[in-house]
Amino acid sequence: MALYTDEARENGQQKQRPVLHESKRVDYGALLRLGRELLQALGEDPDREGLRDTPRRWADSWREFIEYEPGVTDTCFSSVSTDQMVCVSGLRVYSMCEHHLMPFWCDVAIGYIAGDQVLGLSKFARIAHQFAHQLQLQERLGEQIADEVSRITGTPDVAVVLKGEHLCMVSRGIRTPGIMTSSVMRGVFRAESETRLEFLRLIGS
Ligand SMILES: Nc1nc2c(ncn2[C@@H]2O[C@H](COP(=O)(O)OP(=O)(O)OP(=O)(O)O)[C@@H](O)[C@H]2O)c(=O)[nH]1
Ligand SMILES: [Zn+2]
Repeated sequence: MALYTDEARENGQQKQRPVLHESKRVDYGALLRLGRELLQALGEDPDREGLRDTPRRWADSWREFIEYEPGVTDTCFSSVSTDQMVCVSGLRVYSMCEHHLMPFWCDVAIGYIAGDQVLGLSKFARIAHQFAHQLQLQERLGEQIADEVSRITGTPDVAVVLKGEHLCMVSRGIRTPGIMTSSVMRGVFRAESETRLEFLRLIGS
């Protein structure tokens, strides 16, 4: 994925939309068949009124989830002043637990120390959605967001905190509501407790 900077824009370069990777495509025909089989396995008649379109809706919702396109995630601008801590918080994303294939939501907070390039504000949410739209673990989601922000901005100083609620714990199994908090602290956020505390204060954690 090419870095799109304001310098590139001045030079008249076009934004390149990331191409959907082959592994992100679902087998839609197989999903339709499975949707029908799932209804049968549940003891239902897939041809009864009310269920007739359900395999199609189910296949559509998996396709929408897996084939999510984040759009351009790497627009950067020359920074007016370096060394600022930038935090973006309250980004609500929906993902799917890879153990139970049940949804979980996360409120994501991202911080980084800006170098000579700052990342466009909306790109943090695009990056968070990009990695949420796959079968996931909350801890891996945080690591992947941190990796991507670090790669695009070129800074090792990145922090990501996620607060999530997992339906697999709330609606089945132990059936207990609870919030899981996970955090990734890299660079100065790991090395300096003052910087870490400033970040946690700024995101209201
Ligand atoms: N650490 C972590 N655990 C998760 C996440 N999503 C689901 N889990 C847990 O994955 C575990 C799977 O445990 P198993 O014992 O294999 O499955 P199970 O019998 O369905 O377990 P219960 O959910 O306890 O009924 C459960 O404890 C889930 O709560 C996640 O994002 N991170
Ligand atoms: Zn689960």
